[in-house]
Amino acid sequence: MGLLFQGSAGRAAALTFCSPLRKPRKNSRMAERRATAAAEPDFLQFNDLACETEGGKVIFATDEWFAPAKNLLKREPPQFIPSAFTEFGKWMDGWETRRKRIPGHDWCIIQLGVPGLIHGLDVDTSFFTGNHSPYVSIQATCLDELPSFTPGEDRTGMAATAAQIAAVAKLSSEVWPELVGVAPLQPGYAERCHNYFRVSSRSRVTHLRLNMYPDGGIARLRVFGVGQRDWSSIPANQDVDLVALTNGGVCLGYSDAHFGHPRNMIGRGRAANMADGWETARRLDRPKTLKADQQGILQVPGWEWAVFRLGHPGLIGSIEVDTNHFKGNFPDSCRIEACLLTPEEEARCVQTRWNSGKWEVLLPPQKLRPHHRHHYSKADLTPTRPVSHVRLIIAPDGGVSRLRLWGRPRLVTGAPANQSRASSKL
Ligand SMILES: NC(=O)NC(NC(N)=O)C(=O)[O-]
Repeated sequence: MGLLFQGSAGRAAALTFCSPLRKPRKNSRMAERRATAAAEPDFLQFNDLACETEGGKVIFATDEWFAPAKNLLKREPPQFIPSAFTEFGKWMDGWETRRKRIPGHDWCIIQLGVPGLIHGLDVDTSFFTGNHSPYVSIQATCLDELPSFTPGEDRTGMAATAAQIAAVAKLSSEVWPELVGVAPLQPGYAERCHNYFRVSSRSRVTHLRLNMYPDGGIARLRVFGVGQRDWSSIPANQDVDLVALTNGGVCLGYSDAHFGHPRNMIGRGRAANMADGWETARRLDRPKTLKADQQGILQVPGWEWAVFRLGHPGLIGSIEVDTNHFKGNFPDSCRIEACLLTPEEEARCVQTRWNSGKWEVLLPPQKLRPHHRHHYSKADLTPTRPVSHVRLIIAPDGGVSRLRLWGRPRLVTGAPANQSRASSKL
């Protein structure tokens, strides 16, 4: 499938997410999955900047009678439990307000876990049928900080007071620029629950205001984009994880993501479980009987790969490859390649499905262990110049939960898009 990516040259290039490195498999399940994926917008490949596991928070909501707004940012897909009721009504896995009997509409303010450029949104109404919010709009702004808000006294825990709403609205959230104008929402029946909105915020966003008109329920809000960090605050001699999602790292292509997307590998902290990592399907081209070389590395014809753009070009000094939770399905071996690309070169690589590029070995092939944090120091790495992109290659297939690339940011001419200093205006 293709993904539109806005390079710093201001040109849109189609990013591809299928393998250039192997023949297509005759696998009908995969074909089916690709057909479904083809109907999905390409921006779904970016990071979810509002996810609670990346630090996203709801800092204010006008009403949370039936279900709290923080559910909007849960990582896991929404659930429905027919028999679950609370003292306030039907238990719902999302944000659900009361049927409004006073003037106005409901809204909440979300602080992104990772400030950045937003490329698309999914307002997911899963299971809200008969009580979904009929219309939505989304505003965005870039603010250093918003004061924290305490829940309303009258809330019985669940609603802000009129005075609180007025106080928060006075912070000008009413006039924040609109990212999505008032738009109708589909109710949350299986195939129709995703309400996608393509946007192109050209500047950094820190906060969103989600408005529902006049009231109702929304299961999840996914905010797809690329983090933008202010690199001027990082001392030149400090090692940082250059590929971390929070530092602006982004996955730009991969060969297979049957059980888990490679972007999971650059998430915060250690993986919660196997679903919070990159996991491919078992390759069908593996020999019937496996043989290993002298280092114990299996000799297999095929491999899987994932390409990342770093949040900032830099010199990589140490690497962590974590197979946490992958016990019976860790890859036999991995290697890492790297290169320095201008945005124009990146766009070309994308067009050729990463079949081109000036890849150089950064980490030679390494035998991997199950459920283990592998650390590679400078002595294990091939010395390179500053790099902007890396390719993790696993053989023959399997799962990796985290990839950390520790290094020092370096300024290079013709640098990729997300190394620019954070802009404070929308
Ligand atoms: N059965 C319902 O879902 N009723 C109400 N919602 C909840 N959650 O109880 C409603 O109509 O808004």
